[in-house]
Amino acid sequence: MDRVAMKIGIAGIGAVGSAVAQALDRGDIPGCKLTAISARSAERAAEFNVFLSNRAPNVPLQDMAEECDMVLEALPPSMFDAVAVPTLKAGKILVAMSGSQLLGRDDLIELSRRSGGRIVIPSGAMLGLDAIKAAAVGMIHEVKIVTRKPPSSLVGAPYIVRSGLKLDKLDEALCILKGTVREIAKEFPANVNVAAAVSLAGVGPERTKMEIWADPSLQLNTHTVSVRSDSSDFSMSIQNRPSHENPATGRITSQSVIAYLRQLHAGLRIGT
Ligand SMILES: NC(=O)C1=CN([C@@H]2O[C@H](COP(=O)(O)OP(=O)(O)OC[C@H]3O[C@@H](n4cnc5c(N)ncnc54)[C@H](O)[C@@H]3O)[C@@H](O)[C@H]2O)C=CC1
Ligand SMILES: O=C([O-])CC(=O)C(=O)O
Repeated sequence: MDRVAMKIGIAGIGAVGSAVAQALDRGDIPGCKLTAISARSAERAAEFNVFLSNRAPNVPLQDMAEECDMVLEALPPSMFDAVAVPTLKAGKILVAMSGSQLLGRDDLIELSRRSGGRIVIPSGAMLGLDAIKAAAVGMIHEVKIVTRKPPSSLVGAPYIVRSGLKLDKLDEALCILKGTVREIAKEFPANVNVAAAVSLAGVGPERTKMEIWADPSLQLNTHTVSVRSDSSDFSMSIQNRPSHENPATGRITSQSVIAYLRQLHAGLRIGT
């Protein structure tokens, strides 16, 4: 039986948004269609539309929910609320890439509960969220994430700017900050999306330990997570190849969103 295609809006046409929009436009995601984009300017939208076979209208962030069933937030973290709040108020589905912006935001979870909307955080650049969620059904004793990045991926983070650390002068790996995900999120908002997802899947941002390292010997953003629980102990590591558009964002991030969207209408669903 033919289903009515789910209308998808893409807020932010950067590394993640452009790859997902192009996959939708190519028809690579059955059951979903690209209905709107929101770019930072009309010029950027026009430039991007040249690469699409069906032109996508450029809609202001606050109006996306009117046009769409689901909105992918793929914006700089500071713009998160501009699309998250109207989408959830309208009772639509928000797919949030800037997961760091959901820490401490019970108000948004409450808003989606009241409106019938939903917030989805895809796996993005992280692995193993399924195992962490399963472990959390029992008793998790400890979760720790160690993020190591080439110094260039950390430049511009609030902590680096304030402390005046000269990352380009590093000749060996340096642990920049150690604490909980909650503490580190404020200082590295664009580098803790994966840690935010790990914490929300498991024991929360106050109980999830984190270290963030700048390592000049690395080319790839690396995250290592270890979990001890009453059902299983596990550790896992991922090394993300940078995307062309934004070296701070791993290529796998947009692929994870495409995989999530493909699952929506699939007859077989793998993983929790
Ligand atoms: N959850 C995860 O695993 C991961 C999450 N991220 C996060 O996902 C988000 C998107 O990442 P990228 O695509 O790499 O970022 P990006 O910087 O490549 O793209 C963001 C886009 O939003 C546009 N933009 C800025 N202001 C806008 C406005 N007012 N209206 C419409 N568009 C606007 C920018 O021009 C840019 O094209 C970031 O917050 C990033 O930290 C990144 C990697 C992994
Ligand atoms: O590894 C990546 O691609 C991105 C990352 O650290 C994050 O957003 O938390």
